[in-house]
Amino acid sequence: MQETTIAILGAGAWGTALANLAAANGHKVKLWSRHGTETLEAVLQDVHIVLSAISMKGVRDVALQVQSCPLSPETIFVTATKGLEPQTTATPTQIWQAAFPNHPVVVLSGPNLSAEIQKSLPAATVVASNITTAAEKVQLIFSAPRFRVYTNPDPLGVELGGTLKNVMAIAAGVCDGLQLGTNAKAALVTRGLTEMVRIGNFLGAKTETFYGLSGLGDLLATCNSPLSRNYQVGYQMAIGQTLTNILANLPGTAEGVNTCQVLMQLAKQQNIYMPITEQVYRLLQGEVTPQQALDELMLRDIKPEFHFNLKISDDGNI
Ligand SMILES: NC(=O)C1=CN([C@@H]2O[C@H](COP(=O)(O)OP(=O)(O)OC[C@H]3O[C@@H](n4cnc5c(N)ncnc54)[C@H](OP(=O)(O)O)[C@@H]3O)[C@@H](O)[C@H]2O)C=CC1
Ligand SMILES: O=C(CO)COP(=O)(O)O
Repeated sequence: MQETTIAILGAGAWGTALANLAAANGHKVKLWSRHGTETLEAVLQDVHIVLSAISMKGVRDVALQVQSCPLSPETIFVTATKGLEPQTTATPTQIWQAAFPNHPVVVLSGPNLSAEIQKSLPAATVVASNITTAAEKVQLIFSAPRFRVYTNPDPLGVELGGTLKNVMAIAAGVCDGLQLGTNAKAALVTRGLTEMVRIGNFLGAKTETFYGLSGLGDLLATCNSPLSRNYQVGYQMAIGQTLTNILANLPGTAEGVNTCQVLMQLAKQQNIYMPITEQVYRLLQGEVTPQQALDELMLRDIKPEFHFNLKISDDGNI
């Protein structure tokens, strides 16, 4: 295909892996870091694609900086961040789209542990946008013999799958750290998916999207891999480390820590039942021990597996 010039914002683990994938496909890649020597304006000159792999805490700030740089009206934005903004609960796509209302925005999300992709191990991902042609363009740019890229028409669902599973990955790390066994892990991941669908539906995402690569796929990857930073947070808390200590030594960002706070705020405001998220939140806040969080989950009222009520009733049950 024709060479495309791509600016990748954020030279962390994921930005670097994506830069390598695009460069290996013969595209011109300009990787920007706030600590680098090149200005953002210079990096953005004559680019066709702007891909953000900035961690959530920096997205709005970087989007504002990009706004002051000249860009072609054809430029496509791609976001690979998995998080929610605390003040607004906005997703990264919502931030980029509000900053650039006339440009297509594409979400890239899937079971993509960057260390495996850097080793060229096979992986698949999803690109999703309201503008199908933009998603297809990004699909072509990143598709490779060891990186299979699917399109999807539900960008919100794709984005939320990657974001919500980070909280479940913390819980899965706790499960493994406490050596609770395979049955417990299967129950946790399955009920975690139910919880992701519940909040995702409330926010406007489609149920079926959560059963795809960006939902179930990413849930399986991060809940089962010590490479996941979110999993590591849970695992290390379960073996007695403090959160402060874990985060100080973690290589890179564990978005689930902040995402969990945003979700709890939303769950309380909107009365949405999120028992696993609530226990992860209480654990991260130091309100319960890992063992107490487990007991709280196991000792809840018994109930049918499936129900269609999203809200907590007056007596606290659903
Ligand atoms: N690593 C992975 O396997 C995957 C990660 N992701 C997601 O991608 C995002 C980035 O993850 P990852 O690369 O691993 O994280 P890292 O911590 O390795 O990198 C984060 C990047 O964001 C940059 N950044 C943070 N705040 C700002 C700011 N205010 N202004 C400018 N740059 C900023 C950092 O710059 P600096 O170095 O200068 O601080 C760094 O380049 C996360 O949302 C993560 O969930 C998605 C899929 C896979
Ligand atoms: O999102 C990821 C893999 O898809 C990376 O997971 P962590 O952020 O937990 O390392």
